[in-house]
Amino acid sequence: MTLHIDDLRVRHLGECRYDSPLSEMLTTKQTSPHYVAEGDRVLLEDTVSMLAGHDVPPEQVPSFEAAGPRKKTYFDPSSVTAGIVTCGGLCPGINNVIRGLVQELAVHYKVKRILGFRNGLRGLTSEYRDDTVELTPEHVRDIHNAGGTILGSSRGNQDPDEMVDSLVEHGVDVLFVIGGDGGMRAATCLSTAIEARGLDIAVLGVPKTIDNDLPFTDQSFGFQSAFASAMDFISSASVEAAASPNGVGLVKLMGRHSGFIAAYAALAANGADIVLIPEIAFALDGPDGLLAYVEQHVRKKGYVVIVLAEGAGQDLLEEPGLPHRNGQATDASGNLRLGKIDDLLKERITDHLTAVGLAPTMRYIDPSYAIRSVVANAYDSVYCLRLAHAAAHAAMAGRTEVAVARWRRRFVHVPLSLMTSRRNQVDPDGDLWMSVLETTCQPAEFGVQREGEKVPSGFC
Ligand SMILES: Nc1ncnc2c1ncn2[C@@H]1O[C@H](COP(=O)(O)OP(=O)(O)O)[C@@H](O)[C@H]1O
Ligand SMILES: O=P(O)(O)OC[C@H]1O[C@](O)(COP(=O)(O)O)[C@@H](O)[C@@H]1O
Ligand SMILES: [Mg+2]
Repeated sequence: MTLHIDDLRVRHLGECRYDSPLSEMLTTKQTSPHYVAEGDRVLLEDTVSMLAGHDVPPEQVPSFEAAGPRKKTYFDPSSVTAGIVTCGGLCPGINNVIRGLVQELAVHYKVKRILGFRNGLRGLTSEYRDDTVELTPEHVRDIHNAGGTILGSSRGNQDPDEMVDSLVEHGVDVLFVIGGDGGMRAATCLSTAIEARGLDIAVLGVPKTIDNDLPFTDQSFGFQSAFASAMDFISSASVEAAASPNGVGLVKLMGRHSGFIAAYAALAANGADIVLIPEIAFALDGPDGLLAYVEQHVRKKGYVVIVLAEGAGQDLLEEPGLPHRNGQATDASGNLRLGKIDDLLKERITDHLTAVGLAPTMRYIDPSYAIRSVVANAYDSVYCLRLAHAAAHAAMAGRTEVAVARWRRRFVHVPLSLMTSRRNQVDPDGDLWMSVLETTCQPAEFGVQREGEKVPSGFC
């Protein structure tokens, strides 16, 4: 999809007329390698050849509005009521974002009131809208020391108009939605309903997901803490497998449609022999299939370590009658429920190795929620705080229907329409997957040929 600069334009509620309390800090600021001045823009693409592909003047090359404080604000801060809601699956750092928002809004902008809606978007429905919590700097002082979200979260669909009624009832001027792809879609629906009613409410997204599947952000917050935690489970599986006769260490990690956690955790642990992700299909049988490769590994090395993203190999479960199949059921938010690829692999690997006289010792680990409930690490803590600052500035400047993100190390405003326009996935032709192949030495694919290509039989 080719993007035009207009696709990257951000909606403004109106002219900024109030002096920002941060304006003094900005008087001498200019764009430098370490700062993007107000009005300057951050390029979408970053190679010479990609830039050369645009036959337009520099100001028309696709670029994002830079995030950061403005000299003037749209809202009069002293009259602002802000709302915060956290939705979807947990992710390390959510509390850090809440804390950063509250501190920035209360301490610098001195906003009138900050309300937390509880238990996700459900907290904005008529039934629960009065169950809010008043957020103050004192209240959030220590919340970054805990994982999860102090506001609670949920999945499930809500009526946008009913949610807008809640915002109106509480007099909310700016709403911060900390959520994943679902949350960003919900924020878009809310913003559309707000606009349809001619209301003056800004909706800001702070993209949250351990899957790192949201586009136009270098990495989502909490992802690094989550894969660091996953790394420890891979190391445990390696130790167990290496110490067992014909050991098979199998670690299943979260990652519905994107294999970033599996790829990064495997690179970090640097002990995996095979990484399986949703983006790359694999065959089990045949001379180039996964089972033959596992056998080869166990014969040569005595054990094998496999990192499996939960969304990998879903096509293998499509055969009717397979017990591991989960049908096409969805969760309350409409996310597809995945089939149990881990069960299929355990069974087929055990059967295969047993049949060739290498009866395995299966060491299976499913860390599941353990990797996403951890406290944010130091890097994510800084990242969350800076995203929160950027979101607060964007809101006060009257930006709406927009998410804050870090793009090529600069903080930018990304229209929600773009945030929900595609899914970020591991590119089989990109350098991340190349690093995985270099590290594991696994073949580029297991028995599944791309059109016109010969599948290489192994890397090392
Ligand atoms: N397509 C959609 N349109 C409107 N709201 C949505 C949509 N998908 C999800 N939501 C809402 O967003 C919330 C969070 O979505 P979910 O998929 O559970 O988590 P995440 O935001 O982490 O992806 C849910 O409460 C759901 O109601
Ligand atoms: O919390 P649930 O409903 O069990 O969902 C688990 C899923 O949530 C995730 O952690 C991602 O969730 P989000 O889309 O909410 O960020 C996936 O990795 C995992 O498949
Ligand atoms: Mg999601």
